[in-house]
Amino acid sequence: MKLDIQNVSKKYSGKKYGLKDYSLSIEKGILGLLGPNGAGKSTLLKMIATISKPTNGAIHLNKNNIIKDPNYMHKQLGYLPQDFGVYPNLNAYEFLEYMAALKGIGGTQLKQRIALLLEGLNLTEVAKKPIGNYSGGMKQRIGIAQALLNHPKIVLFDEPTVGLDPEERVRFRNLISELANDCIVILSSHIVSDIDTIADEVAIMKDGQLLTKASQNTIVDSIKDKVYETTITKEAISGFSANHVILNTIRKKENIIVRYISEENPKDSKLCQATLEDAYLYLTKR
Ligand SMILES: Nc1ncnc2c1ncn2[C@@H]1O[C@H](COP(=O)(O)OP(=O)(O)OP(=O)(O)O)[C@@H](O)[C@H]1O
Repeated sequence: MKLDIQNVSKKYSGKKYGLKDYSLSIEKGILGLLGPNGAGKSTLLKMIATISKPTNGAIHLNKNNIIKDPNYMHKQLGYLPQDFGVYPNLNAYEFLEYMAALKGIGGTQLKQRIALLLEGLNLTEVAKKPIGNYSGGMKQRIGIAQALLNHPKIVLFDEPTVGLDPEERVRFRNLISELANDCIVILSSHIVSDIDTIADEVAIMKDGQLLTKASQNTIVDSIKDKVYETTITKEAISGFSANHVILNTIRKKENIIVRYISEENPKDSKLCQATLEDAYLYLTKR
């Protein structure tokens, strides 16, 4: 499995770009797509899913041009869009049967597949109840299930953990780890902790551009001598933030503990163990 995105741009009306000259190559495994709101994550996933066409550039899956041949992608694709909608009067089982029909999936294995997905996503007990009565997290899990109906080889999840509680997040992570053995899985999020425990590689983007794509260790290593912590007075914070990239602040009674980036070894500060969150904030804030 290989997905190649070459110099892809998406220009919206006026001069607005959703993506600008974006290139990325992905082989099997889990890629975490991290970026602040408006970075272009959904724009990229929609083009990979062939729902939207690039203004420029090419996208190939296993050397097949999926802009010219979207069916090649459809056959292997599972996709959970950000704004996934459900039919409130159907129950989970009926909805998944309906989605399977739309995808052209049928046969004797379908019932078993639906039962397995409902079980894996902890929906078996509510499978006969109308989806309209489900919580946000339950609807999201139905969305995840429909994306996996056809045993996809490439799975795109746009902000999949929105609405999931901590226990559901763990279930989701386990499901994805099993799935990713021989697939490409792309998970988008603007929350580092949503992807840092499962992603083999991380792509960080901002303003429609790719800032970096590498393993988590490589990304963290790139700032390992730059993360410091110091304590300053409340009055000093605005002057301090004008001169430094601040990663985090903890307010105490009199003072503020500041975690920040420094290229040099500053006085009165302690070097800290860098994290993926630090690297993400550094790259997207500077
Ligand atoms: N249909 C559209 N018309 C015009 N501009 C758009 C359209 N869709 C997206 N954009 C703009 O393109 C940029 C990228 O948006 P996109 O939704 O891809 O970002 P995102 O990283 O997925 O963020 P979010 O998590 O907030 O959805 C944003 O500035 C957005 O306003």
